[in-house]
Amino acid sequence: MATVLDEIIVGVRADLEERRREVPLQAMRERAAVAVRSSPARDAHAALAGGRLDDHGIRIISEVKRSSPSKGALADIASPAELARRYEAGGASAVSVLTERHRFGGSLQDLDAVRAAVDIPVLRKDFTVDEYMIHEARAHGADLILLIVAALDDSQLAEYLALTHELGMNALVEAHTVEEIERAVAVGSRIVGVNVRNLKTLDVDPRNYAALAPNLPAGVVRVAESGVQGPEQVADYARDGADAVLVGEALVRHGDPSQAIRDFRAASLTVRG
Ligand SMILES: O=C(O)c1ccccc1NCC(=O)[C@H](O)[C@H](O)COP(=O)(O)O
Repeated sequence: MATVLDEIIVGVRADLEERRREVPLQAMRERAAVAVRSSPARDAHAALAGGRLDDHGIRIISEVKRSSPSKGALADIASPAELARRYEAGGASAVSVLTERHRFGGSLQDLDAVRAAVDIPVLRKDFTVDEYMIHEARAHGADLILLIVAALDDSQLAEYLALTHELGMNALVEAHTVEEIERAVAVGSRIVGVNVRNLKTLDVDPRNYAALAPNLPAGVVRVAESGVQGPEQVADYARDGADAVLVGEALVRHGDPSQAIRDFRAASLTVRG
């Protein structure tokens, strides 16, 4: 039976074919090359490993998330740029922008607007299933892209990661099981996310991070993804050794996202000073 992830990927591929008809691969490669020269990628690895923050608090990747397969509409985001500026003002280390349209209501226009609005690195959060999307991400200013291990075979994973690095970007390589972490590490991933949301069933269990984190080797930036409802989960992820946490719903639904980020970081400092 097709899973939610399978269904999302069918839509992603259909949209991709449309865009590829408008701008063929070679033209998109050239656009990415221009972006590499004129506006190099910001160093997301450094930002998530430490960056401009001078404490040991957890780094926050704050997400622009309009809707989701699990919850439907989440927030009416009139200006992704303004939301991203609030994230940055609160101390976020990076902004994640969902660009998938059918299930998340996102777009490449959201990515453009956010990249122009902030100085911190920007993640193009989409379901990367083709080389084209990596050139396209760079052409639209992305500093970081998402590679979901469950959606790729080993040779795709290695090839897409190498291309990402060639274009000066970083990849958040997302795993959900021990085996997926091992596959991520085997291809040389430098930033590995453990998504506590199972993308096949949509179940969310923040305890999965503690269960899987011991399999993340020293030297990779460890990201806990999903399931944050408030400071308690952020403190738990920090206690379990996460360098960074990716937060969507709790921030887009919060009346004061800058303050929410400050509260999350403060909670992480209570458990690791
Ligand atoms: O959010 C979903 O329902 C979802 C369903 C299927 C695939 C991906 C999905 N979300 C992408 C994400 O992983 C989250 O947007 C991100 O980690 C933030 O999660 P949260 O803080 O729980 O909104």
